[in-house]
Amino acid sequence: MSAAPNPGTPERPGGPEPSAEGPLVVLVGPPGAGKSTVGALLAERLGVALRDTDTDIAERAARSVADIFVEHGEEHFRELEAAAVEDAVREHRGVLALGGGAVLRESTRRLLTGLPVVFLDVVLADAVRRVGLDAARPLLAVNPRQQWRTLMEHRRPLYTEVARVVVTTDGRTPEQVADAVLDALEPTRA
Ligand SMILES: Nc1ncnc2c1ncn2[C@@H]1O[C@H](COP(=O)(O)OP(=O)(O)OP(=O)(O)O)[C@@H](O)[C@H]1O
Ligand SMILES: O=C(O)C1=C[C@@H](O)[C@@H](O)[C@H](O)C1
Ligand SMILES: [Mg+2]
Repeated sequence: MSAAPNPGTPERPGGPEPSAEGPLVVLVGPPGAGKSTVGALLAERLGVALRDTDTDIAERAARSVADIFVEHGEEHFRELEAAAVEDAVREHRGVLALGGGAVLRESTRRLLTGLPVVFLDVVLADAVRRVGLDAARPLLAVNPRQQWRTLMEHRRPLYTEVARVVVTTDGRTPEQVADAVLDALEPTRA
Protein backbone atom coordinates (compact mmCIF):
# COMPACT_ATOMS: atom_id res chain seq x y z
CA MET A 1 0.00 0.00 0.00
CA SER A 2 1.43 3.34 -0.94
CA ALA A 3 -1.32 5.52 0.47
CA ALA A 4 -2.87 4.98 3.83
CA PRO A 5 -5.25 6.83 6.12
CA ASN A 6 -3.18 8.52 8.75
CA PRO A 7 -3.92 7.13 12.21
CA GLY A 8 -2.40 10.25 13.77
CA THR A 9 -5.00 12.62 12.30
CA PRO A 10 -6.91 14.39 15.05
CA GLU A 11 -10.60 13.44 14.92
CA ARG A 12 -13.17 16.22 14.74
CA PRO A 13 -16.36 15.66 16.67
CA GLY A 14 -18.75 14.07 14.15
CA GLY A 15 -15.96 12.88 11.82
CA PRO A 16 -14.27 14.57 8.85
CA GLU A 17 -15.95 17.72 7.63
CA PRO A 18 -17.30 18.03 4.10
CA SER A 19 -15.11 20.32 2.01
CA ALA A 20 -17.78 22.91 1.15
CA GLU A 21 -15.53 25.34 3.03
CA GLY A 22 -11.78 25.47 2.71
CA PRO A 23 -9.44 24.02 0.07
CA LEU A 24 -10.34 20.75 -1.69
CA VAL A 25 -6.81 19.42 -1.10
CA VAL A 26 -3.86 20.77 0.89
CA LEU A 27 -0.41 19.39 0.03
CA VAL A 28 2.38 19.31 2.60
CA GLY A 29 5.81 17.69 2.56
CA PRO A 30 9.52 18.42 2.30
CA PRO A 31 11.30 20.16 -0.58
CA GLY A 32 11.29 17.85 -3.58
CA ALA A 33 8.15 15.98 -2.55
CA GLY A 34 6.43 17.48 -5.59
CA LYS A 35 3.81 19.69 -3.92
CA SER A 36 3.88 22.35 -6.64
CA THR A 37 4.14 19.87 -9.52
CA VAL A 38 1.48 17.45 -8.26
CA GLY A 39 -0.65 20.38 -7.10
CA ALA A 40 -0.83 21.68 -10.67
CA LEU A 41 -1.90 18.25 -11.97
CA LEU A 42 -4.53 17.85 -9.26
CA ALA A 43 -5.94 21.28 -9.99
CA GLU A 44 -6.22 20.38 -13.66
CA ARG A 45 -7.95 17.07 -12.90
CA LEU A 46 -10.38 18.64 -10.44
CA GLY A 47 -11.03 21.66 -12.65
CA VAL A 48 -10.05 24.12 -9.92
CA ALA A 49 -7.24 26.59 -9.36
CA LEU A 50 -3.89 25.86 -7.71
CA ARG A 51 -2.65 28.21 -5.05
CA ASP A 52 0.92 27.92 -3.76
CA THR A 53 1.84 29.86 -0.64
CA ASP A 54 5.46 30.29 -1.80
CA THR A 55 4.12 32.08 -4.88
CA ASP A 56 1.75 34.22 -2.78
CA ILE A 57 4.60 35.28 -0.48
CA ALA A 58 6.92 36.14 -3.37
CA GLU A 59 4.21 38.14 -5.12
CA ARG A 60 3.31 40.10 -1.99
CA ALA A 61 6.93 40.85 -1.15
CA ALA A 62 7.81 41.50 -4.80
CA ARG A 63 10.93 39.36 -4.39
CA SER A 64 11.80 35.69 -4.55
CA VAL A 65 11.60 33.38 -1.54
CA ALA A 66 15.39 33.02 -1.70
CA ASP A 67 15.83 36.81 -1.62
CA ILE A 68 13.49 37.12 1.39
CA PHE A 69 15.64 34.57 3.25
CA VAL A 70 18.82 36.42 2.36
CA GLU A 71 17.56 39.95 3.02
CA HIS A 72 15.34 39.39 6.08
CA GLY A 73 16.12 35.92 7.45
CA GLU A 74 14.10 32.77 7.98
CA GLU A 75 12.07 34.06 10.94
CA HIS A 76 10.68 36.93 8.89
CA PHE A 77 9.86 34.51 6.07
CA ARG A 78 7.99 32.27 8.54
CA GLU A 79 5.87 35.25 9.65
CA LEU A 80 4.93 36.01 6.04
CA GLU A 81 4.27 32.33 5.47
CA ALA A 82 1.95 31.94 8.46
CA ALA A 83 -0.11 34.91 7.21
CA ALA A 84 -0.14 33.58 3.64
CA VAL A 85 -1.36 30.14 4.76
CA GLU A 86 -4.08 31.69 6.89
CA ASP A 87 -5.35 33.79 3.98
CA ALA A 88 -5.20 30.88 1.54
CA VAL A 89 -7.07 28.49 3.84
CA ARG A 90 -9.77 31.11 4.34
CA GLU A 91 -10.10 32.21 0.70
CA HIS A 92 -9.17 29.30 -1.52
CA ARG A 93 -11.53 26.50 -2.60
CA GLY A 94 -9.15 24.66 -4.94
CA VAL A 95 -5.82 22.87 -4.47
CA LEU A 96 -3.42 24.45 -2.01
CA ALA A 97 0.31 23.66 -1.95
CA LEU A 98 2.15 24.81 1.17
CA GLY A 99 5.84 25.65 1.46
CA GLY A 100 7.94 22.84 2.89
CA GLY A 101 8.38 24.50 6.28
CA ALA A 102 4.85 25.83 6.80
CA VAL A 103 4.03 23.07 9.31
CA LEU A 104 6.76 24.35 11.66
CA ARG A 105 4.30 26.89 13.10
CA GLU A 106 1.98 25.49 15.72
CA SER A 107 -0.73 28.00 14.73
CA THR A 108 -0.54 26.76 11.14
CA ARG A 109 -0.82 23.13 12.22
CA ARG A 110 -3.93 24.03 14.23
CA LEU A 111 -5.41 25.81 11.23
CA LEU A 112 -5.03 22.64 9.16
CA THR A 113 -6.99 20.46 11.58
CA GLY A 114 -9.87 18.72 9.83
CA LEU A 115 -8.83 19.80 6.31
CA PRO A 116 -8.06 17.25 3.57
CA VAL A 117 -4.31 17.49 4.06
CA VAL A 118 -2.04 15.13 2.12
CA PHE A 119 1.56 14.50 3.15
CA LEU A 120 3.58 13.77 0.02
CA ASP A 121 6.36 11.58 1.31
CA VAL A 122 9.69 11.02 -0.45
CA VAL A 123 12.97 9.32 0.42
CA LEU A 124 16.20 11.29 0.64
CA ALA A 125 17.69 9.92 -2.59
CA ASP A 126 14.68 10.88 -4.70
CA ALA A 127 14.30 14.29 -3.05
CA VAL A 128 17.93 15.20 -3.60
CA ARG A 129 17.80 13.94 -7.19
CA ARG A 130 14.76 16.15 -7.78
CA VAL A 131 15.91 19.36 -6.11
CA GLY A 132 19.66 18.96 -6.75
CA LEU A 133 21.63 22.03 -5.79
CA ASP A 134 18.82 24.39 -6.61
CA ALA A 135 19.70 27.90 -5.45
CA ALA A 136 15.98 28.69 -5.25
CA ARG A 137 15.83 26.55 -2.08
CA PRO A 138 17.86 28.53 0.42
CA LEU A 139 17.75 25.94 3.20
CA LEU A 140 19.35 23.38 0.89
CA ALA A 141 21.99 25.66 -0.61
CA VAL A 142 24.85 24.07 1.35
CA ASN A 143 25.23 20.30 1.79
CA PRO A 144 21.71 19.50 0.54
CA ARG A 145 21.75 15.81 1.50
CA GLN A 146 22.58 16.48 5.15
CA GLN A 147 20.30 19.51 5.35
CA TRP A 148 17.40 17.60 3.89
CA ARG A 149 17.94 14.67 6.25
CA THR A 150 18.03 16.98 9.28
CA LEU A 151 14.94 18.89 8.13
CA MET A 152 13.04 15.67 7.67
CA GLU A 153 14.01 14.20 11.05
CA HIS A 154 12.50 17.26 12.68
CA ARG A 155 9.51 17.67 10.39
CA ARG A 156 8.28 14.14 9.70
CA PRO A 157 6.22 14.05 12.91
CA LEU A 158 4.73 17.45 12.01
CA TYR A 159 3.75 16.43 8.48
CA THR A 160 2.26 13.25 9.92
CA GLU A 161 0.38 15.15 12.60
CA VAL A 162 -1.45 17.42 10.15
CA ALA A 163 -2.07 14.84 7.41
CA ARG A 164 -5.31 13.02 6.76
CA VAL A 165 -3.48 10.69 4.36
CA VAL A 166 0.14 9.98 3.49
CA VAL A 167 1.03 9.36 -0.16
CA THR A 168 4.41 7.95 -1.16
CA THR A 169 5.95 9.57 -4.23
CA ASP A 170 9.06 7.40 -4.66
CA GLY A 171 9.35 5.77 -8.05
CA ARG A 172 6.13 7.38 -9.23
CA THR A 173 5.63 9.99 -11.90
CA PRO A 174 3.81 13.18 -10.88
CA GLU A 175 0.74 11.86 -12.78
CA GLN A 176 0.80 8.62 -10.77
CA VAL A 177 1.14 10.60 -7.54
CA ALA A 178 -1.87 12.73 -8.49
CA ASP A 179 -3.90 9.54 -9.10
CA ALA A 180 -2.81 8.17 -5.72
CA VAL A 181 -3.81 11.38 -3.96
CA LEU A 182 -7.30 11.29 -5.44
CA ASP A 183 -7.67 7.58 -4.59
CA ALA A 184 -6.48 8.14 -1.05
CA LEU A 185 -8.79 11.08 -0.39
CA GLU A 186 -11.89 9.57 -1.98
CA PRO A 187 -12.94 7.41 1.00
CA THR A 188 -12.42 10.34 3.38
CA ARG A 189 -14.77 12.70 1.49
CA ALA A 190 -18.08 13.17 3.22
N1 LIG B 1 7.04 12.21 -8.69
C1 LIG B 1 8.06 12.86 -9.25
N2 LIG B 1 8.97 12.21 -9.97
C2 LIG B 1 10.02 12.85 -10.53
N3 LIG B 1 10.26 14.19 -10.42
C3 LIG B 1 9.39 14.90 -9.72
C4 LIG B 1 8.24 14.30 -9.08
N4 LIG B 1 7.57 15.27 -8.43
C5 LIG B 1 8.25 16.42 -8.64
N5 LIG B 1 9.32 16.20 -9.42
C6 LIG B 1 10.33 17.20 -9.84
O1 LIG B 1 11.01 17.57 -8.65
C7 LIG B 1 11.30 18.95 -8.63
C8 LIG B 1 10.70 19.54 -7.35
O2 LIG B 1 9.27 19.47 -7.42
P1 LIG B 1 8.35 20.58 -6.75
O3 LIG B 1 8.91 21.94 -7.01
O4 LIG B 1 6.96 20.29 -7.19
O5 LIG B 1 8.56 20.22 -5.22
P2 LIG B 1 7.96 20.96 -3.95
O6 LIG B 1 7.49 19.89 -3.05
O7 LIG B 1 6.95 21.98 -4.40
O8 LIG B 1 9.24 21.66 -3.32
P3 LIG B 1 9.37 23.02 -2.43
O9 LIG B 1 9.01 22.65 -1.02
O10 LIG B 1 10.79 23.40 -2.54
O11 LIG B 1 8.42 24.04 -3.01
C9 LIG B 1 10.71 19.53 -9.92
O12 LIG B 1 11.75 19.65 -10.85
C10 LIG B 1 9.71 18.47 -10.37
O13 LIG B 1 9.58 18.43 -11.77
O1 LIG C 1 11.33 23.54 3.46
C1 LIG C 1 11.41 24.77 3.65
O2 LIG C 1 11.67 25.27 4.76
C2 LIG C 1 11.15 25.67 2.51
C3 LIG C 1 10.53 25.17 1.38
C4 LIG C 1 10.10 26.00 0.27
O3 LIG C 1 8.80 25.59 -0.14
C5 LIG C 1 10.10 27.49 0.63
O4 LIG C 1 8.98 27.81 1.43
C6 LIG C 1 11.35 27.88 1.35
O5 LIG C 1 12.44 27.65 0.46
C7 LIG C 1 11.53 27.08 2.63
MG1 LIG D 1 6.80 24.07 -4.16
